[in-house]
Amino acid sequence: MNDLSQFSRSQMERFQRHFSLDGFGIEAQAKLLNSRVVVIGAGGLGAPILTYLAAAGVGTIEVIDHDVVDRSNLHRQVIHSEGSIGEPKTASAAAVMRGLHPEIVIHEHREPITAANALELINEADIVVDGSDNFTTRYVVADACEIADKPMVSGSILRFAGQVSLFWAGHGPAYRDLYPEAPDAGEVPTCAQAGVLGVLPGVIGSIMATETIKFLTGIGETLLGRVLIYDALDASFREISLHPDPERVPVTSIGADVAGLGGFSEDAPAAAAAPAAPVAQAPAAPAPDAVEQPESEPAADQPADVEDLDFNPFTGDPKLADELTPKELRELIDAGAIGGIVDVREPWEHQMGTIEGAVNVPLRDLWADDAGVSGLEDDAGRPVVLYCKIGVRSRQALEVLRQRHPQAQLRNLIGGYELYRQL
Ligand SMILES: Nc1ncnc2c1ncn2[C@@H]1O[C@H](COP(=O)(O)OP(=O)(O)OP(=O)(O)O)[C@@H](O)[C@H]1O
Repeated sequence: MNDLSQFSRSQMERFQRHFSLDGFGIEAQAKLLNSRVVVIGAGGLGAPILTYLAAAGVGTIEVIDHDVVDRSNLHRQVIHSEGSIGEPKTASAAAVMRGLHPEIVIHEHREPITAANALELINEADIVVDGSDNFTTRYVVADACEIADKPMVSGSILRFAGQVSLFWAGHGPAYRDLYPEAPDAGEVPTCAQAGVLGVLPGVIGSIMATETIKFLTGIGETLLGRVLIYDALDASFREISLHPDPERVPVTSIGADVAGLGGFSEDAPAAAAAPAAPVAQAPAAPAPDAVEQPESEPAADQPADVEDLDFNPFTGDPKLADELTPKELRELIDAGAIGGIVDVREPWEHQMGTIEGAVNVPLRDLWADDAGVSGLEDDAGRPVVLYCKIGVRSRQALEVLRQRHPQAQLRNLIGGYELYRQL
């Protein structure tokens, strides 16, 4: 399809660099022009998503957001500006998008997407892009996409890190294959509570826009089946692969209807019920880590047998002499025979659930200073047990501490908290 006739004169000028881009050209540009994208949220992530999709030439954009622009939004929501404070975000964003591509068709929805309207709102979409900031919305959108067989680009950010992926049930993993259940309200801090580096949504939102364009035009390899994680502090990208969970009951077959989307009732508007920010949500079963975990930890394919374990089910490594099973740890705790328990995960992981009595000394802090690690000088020679999510970071912590405190009785919890909580 190399027909330029569908482009106006100004569009031919506007998209010149795409026309001349090898592997993109007129054909991909025409696909964009004939596409309809639903974007949820015109905030931090929505700003680059909407800006770049509009500028790239997506023909129709449906933007959903019930909020108005606040000055505190402006350090990251760069589609808005001082002059749009108090305006609906959809209107402020639409004005910028029209400035970038006057022939774009924009449908503004100045309302939250909820269980009650989600299926209708995404019905016509070629792809849905979720730039919202709360779990309620994420699960509503994810379930609606699964029911309606829509691909969904999802991103999340918190503090200095973010992650992004493409989900598409039936064609690859769905959102619930990564995060089966939403965490309880308050379990994960919001960006408002924990803060977020202003430029971070620019990075993650731009990748979300890129993935959307790739999906719509068919170029390249999308992130379907992969979660890309970016850590701004050490300027690293890493990815984890993700597969559909064969054990998961699809949303479509549990009879989820409009009222049941997201596991929330129809009268609980997503925004009003918003419990927390995105990023690091607690998977209900062993699953790839979310953002902010510094080292790569492979996901377990099968739930482990916690009672009788001579290997780490997540890494396949055999149990070492200085490692404890969750059961052995529990027995030591019950017998009062523990010198200290140290959780070397990130504070947000610690907040989402921890072993009773554990102190939190994140691995990255422990490298510099292990003063917070209690029990290293235990007179009775009781062990200090280290744990993380699945036992990889805590193994590193143990090696570091062993160098510095050769006399300490150090033990690593095999399978980490993921296994312990299955006891
Ligand atoms: N259910 C929903 N439907 C539509 N838009 C939503 C929904 N939930 C959240 N949003 C929007 O997603 C955007 C997320 O933006 P962002 O994460 O930057 O946070 P914010 O709410 O603007 O800022 P802050 O949390 O600092 O007040 C917001 O504009 C918010 O209104």
